[in-house]
Amino acid sequence: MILSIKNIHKSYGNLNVLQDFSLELDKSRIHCFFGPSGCGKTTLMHVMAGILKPDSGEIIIPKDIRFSYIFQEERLLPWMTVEENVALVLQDLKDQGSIERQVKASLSLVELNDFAKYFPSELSGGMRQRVSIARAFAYEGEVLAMDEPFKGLHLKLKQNLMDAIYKYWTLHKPYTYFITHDIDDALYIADDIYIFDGPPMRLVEKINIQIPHELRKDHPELLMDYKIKLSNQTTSLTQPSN
Ligand SMILES: Nc1ncnc2c1ncn2[C@@H]1O[C@H](COP(=O)(O)OP(=O)(O)OP(=O)(O)O)[C@@H](O)[C@H]1O
Repeated sequence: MILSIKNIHKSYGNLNVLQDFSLELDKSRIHCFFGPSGCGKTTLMHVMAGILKPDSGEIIIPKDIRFSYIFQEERLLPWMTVEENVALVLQDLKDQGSIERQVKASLSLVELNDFAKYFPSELSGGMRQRVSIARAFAYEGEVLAMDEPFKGLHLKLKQNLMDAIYKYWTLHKPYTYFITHDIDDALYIADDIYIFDGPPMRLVEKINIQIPHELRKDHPELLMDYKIKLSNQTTSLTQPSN
């Protein structure tokens, strides 16, 4: 099965961000959206998730599909504890015992079980972001959509989180796609990297990473050719043309 958008148009006033834009994503791979700031990645993600209505075009997704969406900012409720923030997305879905188990399992994936009773204001920015990732895990959407989920996190923590996301993906196999500006993040976890330019957004290249995830952490040299390719593409996009 695939998630598909076809011939989508989306403008903000005179700015055409998506112009006759089409894309198909399957479940068997982790997809990464890469491209210069302002090219339209978030707009694309919002349109795909139904958060933003396109001006025209078709969104073809399986019926009643649920999105676990991680936004650029954490969007936690300050008056609720960590566990309450995570449990919030489960209220309509499960009984109390299952909710508690699910919250615990999700917090454990992001290594925050010890902070379940803390309030957001008592946590660092990185910890708050991990809570928002745990919340997305707990919801168990059939789609895991992430807009720069690792922004501002230091390397070790990012790797732990990407490992957690990969583990979650192998367990649940949701459609998974994320936006990043960081080449190393893309190469660490993605199977397909879409390099975009714009606006209007266009696909410059799709890079298919052939190295198994299990080898990437300990053998970054295997990713070197991809890294050079991605760096060259990025430089050519961000350099002003003469
Ligand atoms: N609500 C809005 N109203 C007007 N213009 C907007 C709105 N949202 C986005 N834009 C503009 O549309 C373009 C695409 O924005 P978008 O956020 O989709 O890009 P992006 O690739 O995700 O950027 P970044 O990497 O910086 O987050 C940008 O020029 C942005 O300023």
